[in-house]
Amino acid sequence: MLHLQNLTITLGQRLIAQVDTTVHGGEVLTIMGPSGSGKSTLLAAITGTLDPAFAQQGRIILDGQDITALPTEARRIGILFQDDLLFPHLSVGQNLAFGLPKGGNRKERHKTIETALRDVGLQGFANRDPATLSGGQKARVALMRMLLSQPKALLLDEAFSGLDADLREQIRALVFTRARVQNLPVVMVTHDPADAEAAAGPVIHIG
Ligand SMILES: Nc1ncnc2c1ncn2[C@@H]1O[C@H](COP(=O)(O)OP(=O)(O)OP(=O)(O)O)[C@@H](O)[C@H]1O
Repeated sequence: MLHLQNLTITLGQRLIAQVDTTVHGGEVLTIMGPSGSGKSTLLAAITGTLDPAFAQQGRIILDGQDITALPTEARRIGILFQDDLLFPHLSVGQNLAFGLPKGGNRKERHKTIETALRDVGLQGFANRDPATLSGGQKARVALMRMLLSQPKALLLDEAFSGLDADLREQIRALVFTRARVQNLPVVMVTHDPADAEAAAGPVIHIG
């Protein structure tokens, strides 16, 4: 469960964003608002990557832990962006290995990667060069790389915008299903009302 407790972001005297809400595991909170209204800034506050030009108040509680002051890497929050880039000089399998927590036995890591690929219909893709993948295949690898890092919450920043309509629907359904199965709270920033409709959760309009 992700609790945004009166989370308020300001820039000088200007109020950029303010939310006070709880997102339950498997639930998708949609954030909509015009360009420049502070949606990405709000996500940055949640991941701990807020530009120091902004000031932040309020608390972020994830699974009962106050993570407001924790550094990004300790927050256990996964984020997917539009056109999430895979490392071009690494194979698909090496890209996925990047998501895995460090350490562990090599064989186990290999098996985890194979399972992740199979889960999204990409069995046998481990040695492929990312440049040879379609947009939908890249999106699935980026999603699995993020999930392998075992996040406790998932943020989506226009994550489906670069995909055409059919693919968008497919990847969106995959992300929401994985979030439900893993009981992850999701915060989704989007301009597309169809994303909000598919999320079937609460919607906050900012700006
Ligand atoms: N580093 C910064 N320093 C000062 N102002 C900034 C900085 N980053 C963003 N802003 C301003 O903060 C406001 C919110 O920007 P933000 O990127 O969060 O909007 P957004 O809702 O995500 O927009 P879009 O839908 O276009 O992505 C904007 O007015 C922007 O110009």
